[in-house]
Amino acid sequence: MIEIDNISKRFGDVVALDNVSLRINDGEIVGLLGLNGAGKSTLMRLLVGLLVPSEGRITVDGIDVAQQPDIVRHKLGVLPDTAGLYKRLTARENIAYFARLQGMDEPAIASACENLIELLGMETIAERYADGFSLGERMKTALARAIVHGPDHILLDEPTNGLDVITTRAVRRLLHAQKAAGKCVLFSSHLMYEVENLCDRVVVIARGRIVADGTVNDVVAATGCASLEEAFVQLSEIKEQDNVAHA
Ligand SMILES: Nc1ncnc2c1ncn2[C@@H]1O[C@H](COP(=O)(O)OP(=O)(O)OP(=O)(O)O)[C@@H](O)[C@H]1O
Repeated sequence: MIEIDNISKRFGDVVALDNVSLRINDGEIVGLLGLNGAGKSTLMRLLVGLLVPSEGRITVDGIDVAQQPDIVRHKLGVLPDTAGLYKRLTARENIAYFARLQGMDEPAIASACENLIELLGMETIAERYADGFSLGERMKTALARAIVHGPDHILLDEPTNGLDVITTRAVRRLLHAQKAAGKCVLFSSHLMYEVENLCDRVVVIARGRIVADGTVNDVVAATGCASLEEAFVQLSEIKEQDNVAHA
């Protein structure tokens, strides 16, 4: 379980997150929606201990991220928003390299690489150098790399961004398998249909605050809108107006 308790993060005068609390249960897929600059990536970076909160506490399976970041990092599979690959390594070597960093032995690495290459349909790029990979090829390799060590929970910043329909479906299958295995899955997205297709719960963040948290149906019904997209726009706009009103 991932628990975020009263987290705030400020960068100088910029309040990126303002008293955010959120719990992600095991076996649950949660989608994080927010306009550009809403605070999604900041929350992801805090979860993996890359940033230190100004206030509040985050725990993963009861372990405090600020106190034991290395243990928490090992528990998490993370697809960051900017996922750089080693261009002089093949896709398979990129995945295996990360597995080695996670302390896996060679037979386990070979088998995990093979499984992920098949699952994500990477057979044609597995032995190619990453230099020159298309966006989708990079994303697939980065995703495989993120979960090669069989992490307890998965955090993904816009995982289907730039992927074609076949690969998107493969990613969905992969995330459902993680959920079925009892893991927390948190992903951020700008794609409403992706959130509707995948998530048990949607969390809308606007100007660093959570403005909605529930099933897609609950969030849409609470706003009286006809679709998640309309609900999302309304929730984000209300928050914008609030900020102007209080300015
Ligand atoms: N290192 C930093 N220094 C200063 N401001 C920052 C820093 N990181 C984030 N911010 C600010 O915090 C706010 C939230 O940014 P964040 O990257 O979390 O948004 P986001 O929801 O991920 O946006 P996007 O959808 O555009 O990726 C923005 O106003 C951003 O400019």
